Amino acid sequence: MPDGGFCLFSAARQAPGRPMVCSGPVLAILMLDLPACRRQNIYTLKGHMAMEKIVIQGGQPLCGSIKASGAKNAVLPILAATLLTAGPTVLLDVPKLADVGVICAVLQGLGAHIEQRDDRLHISVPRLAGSEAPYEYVRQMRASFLVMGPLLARAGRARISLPGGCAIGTRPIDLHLKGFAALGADIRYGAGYIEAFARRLKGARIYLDFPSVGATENIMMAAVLADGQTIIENAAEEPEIVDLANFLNSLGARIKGAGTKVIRIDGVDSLGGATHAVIPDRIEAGTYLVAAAITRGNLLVENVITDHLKPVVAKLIEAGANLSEEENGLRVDCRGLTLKGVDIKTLPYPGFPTDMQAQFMALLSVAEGTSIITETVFENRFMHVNELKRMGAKIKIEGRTAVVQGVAGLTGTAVKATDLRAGAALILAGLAAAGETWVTNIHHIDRGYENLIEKLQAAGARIKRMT
Ligand SMILES: CC(=O)N[C@H]1[C@@H](OP(=O)(O)OP(=O)(O)OC[C@H]2O[C@@H](n3ccc(=O)[nH]c3=O)[C@H](O)[C@@H]2O)O[C@H](CO)[C@@H](O)[C@@H]1O
Ligand SMILES: C=C(OP(=O)(O)O)C(=O)O
Repeated sequence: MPDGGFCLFSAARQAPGRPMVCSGPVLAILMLDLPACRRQNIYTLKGHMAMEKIVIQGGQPLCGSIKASGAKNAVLPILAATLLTAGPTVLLDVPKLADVGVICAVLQGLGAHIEQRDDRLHISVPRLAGSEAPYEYVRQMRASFLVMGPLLARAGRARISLPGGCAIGTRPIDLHLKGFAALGADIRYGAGYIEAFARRLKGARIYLDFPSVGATENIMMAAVLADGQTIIENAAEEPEIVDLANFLNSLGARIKGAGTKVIRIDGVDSLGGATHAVIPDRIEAGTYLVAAAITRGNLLVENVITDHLKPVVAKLIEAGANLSEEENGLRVDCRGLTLKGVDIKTLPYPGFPTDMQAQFMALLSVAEGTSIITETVFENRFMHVNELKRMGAKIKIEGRTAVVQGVAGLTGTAVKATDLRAGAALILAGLAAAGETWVTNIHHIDRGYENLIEKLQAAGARIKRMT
């Protein structure tokens, strides 16, 4: 297996119903008793052994450079969209992440042929072999639900496990379903699954009560093969929506307005193949910018689209960090600086991203003065607060607001990642803390940060993964 721990295995190497055995610190995704078609190929990743943890000796300023990978939140819907066509499609800059492994397993169960070559995926789906995304996958990753739009559009039917809530909120899917119903799908619920049927979807005008990223993507994917025009109003404007629309248009779809509040989609009869490079991960890049700030380092974060990071950059500058744009990326230089508290309110793009809230809270915990952080996107995204408090942070929660009173420094201890960005925040806190920090439940972190340990080590951090 390559060192990155990202590979396809054939069913021949796995006894039915048992985890696959691999060399190195790897635990295979359990295949349970899924039908053989779903067992053919799976990804395995580092970081899933029950007792694995990340250990950090804090206090080392980050320096040098770190390159951001392709965006998780762009590649997941794009991978779901490959179901819309026989292909072939080639995706470049695909990050080696647990979530990518999960969606690939879902696609393979549905008939996709996927070949991985370094950070490229070659995908073709000559014919769909099913129309179901089972609970075993959806419970591991909510974004599996994004196959619903493509399946409805191409197969006329979809059976998807209900995703349920997660650590950051209840996360209903009503807006996705409202969109499918408006396009003419007949939707039924039963036994933990949603089923939808449509002979051919019909274009419609759909107003989203909230600019949901997932609903915008799912409806857009369903509408590309619908009969006539679909208009999505109050659509999400995130860069990942634009990347998905660009990918779909390169397959032959006719989408206009992605990245604005109104998206117009003229349905076509079929789509072809294309090669597409995934945009850089703005949240991963933002996490490293904050890592440099919290350690008072001097770091160049490469492979960024500066425009996508505007709210993050603005808040870092407001806190007193030095940021400059260079040919290869964004430099943050905080050597010898005292940073001050700032107020933050998470909002849909182009507002401050909820996926950066926890990391900023870690930074503001050690900034001078008081910061008010208001989380408006998810109702329960403060699970990191108690863990940060265990490291010495002074934070009070009042409803959807956290009041952070900056302290002179944090102290390392054992802490637990409760979700992906909570885990990232604890890593950042550990990089700045005095002494040793142990972060457990690191499978959450592996969902969204490619080669986190290696990247941070190369920038001077004393960090390692241990069992
Ligand atoms: C894989 C992916 O891209 N994940 C991102 C995506 O998640 P996701 O697409 O799930 O986020 P949404 O934008 O849909 O959710 C935003 C809010 O809308 C609510 N809602 C959503 C759908 C719905 O049908 N009904 C409803 O009420 C959610 O509960 C939440 O409170 O956008 C979020 C908001 O930027 C990010 O934090 C996630 O990292
Ligand atoms: C919340 C996130 O992802 P997901 O929507 O896949 O849970 C995230 O990336 O921070």
